[in-house]
Amino acid sequence: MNRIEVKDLNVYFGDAHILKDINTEIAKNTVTALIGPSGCGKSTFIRTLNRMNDLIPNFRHEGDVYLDGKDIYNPKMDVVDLRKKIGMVFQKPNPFPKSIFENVAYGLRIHGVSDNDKLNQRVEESLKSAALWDEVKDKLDNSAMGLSGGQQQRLCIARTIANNPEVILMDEPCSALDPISTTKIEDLIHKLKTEYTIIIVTHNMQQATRVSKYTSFFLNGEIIESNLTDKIFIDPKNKKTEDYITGRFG
Ligand SMILES: Nc1ncnc2c1ncn2[C@@H]1O[C@H](COP(=O)(O)OP(=O)(O)OP(=O)(O)O)[C@@H](O)[C@H]1O
Repeated sequence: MNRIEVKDLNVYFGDAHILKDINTEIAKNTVTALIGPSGCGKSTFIRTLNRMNDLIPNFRHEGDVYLDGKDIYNPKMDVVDLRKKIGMVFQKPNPFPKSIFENVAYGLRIHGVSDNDKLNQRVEESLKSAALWDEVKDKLDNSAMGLSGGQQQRLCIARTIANNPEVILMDEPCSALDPISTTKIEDLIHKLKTEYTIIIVTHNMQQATRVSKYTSFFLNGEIIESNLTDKIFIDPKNKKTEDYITGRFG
């Protein structure tokens, strides 16, 4: 079953044609990896899925993006609600300069949760889901800025989970992390995929093979090939995919 369907999507920033005729589907409760050389449009693509590009003044798109059959660019779509359903984790951990607790409670508060028991419960559940609870449960009032980079990234994942999303977009979530923190995030992705649809942009081919079921290869704003990750890496159909994964360019 597909959670996201993209039909004839073209994206422009001013005169620059950034994404070209993208047609793809993202399966529910699986991990899809997006690979491709720098500047080929991977971040722009995932930012199109939760309408983050709307914030860029010269952004324009053609085509359709459906979340569970609903057109997300329909003028009636509530964008705040959409971003709650499609959460995002960025390359560099970006906790708020607030306590660990308040970072996770933030989204709940802005969505109107004020009951303390409910807040405590959701913060604990989210930190547990993000595999961070044991490390922070005795210092929830400490500043999030005092956590390590890897812990901060898991906190950002907890902050996203607290909003009860359906999809989590991850834009190179491990690129600023050391190998041990990277392994923790990858383990977490394995755990989360049973409940969430995850799309991860990565430059690390091994990471794509470790975490994802499906992979799409982007080049110059186009999807060159999408398939099961094993197929993409063992038996790519397109010569350009083969050249990229074997390190001949990019
Ligand atoms: N706000 C913007 N205005 C104009 N052009 C932009 C804007 N943001 C990105 N671009 C351009 O869009 C293209 C795609 O960029 P994007 O960040 O999506 O690529 P990427 O594949 O994610 O790259 P990387 O792997 O380096 O993060 C690039 O040519 C970039 O310069």
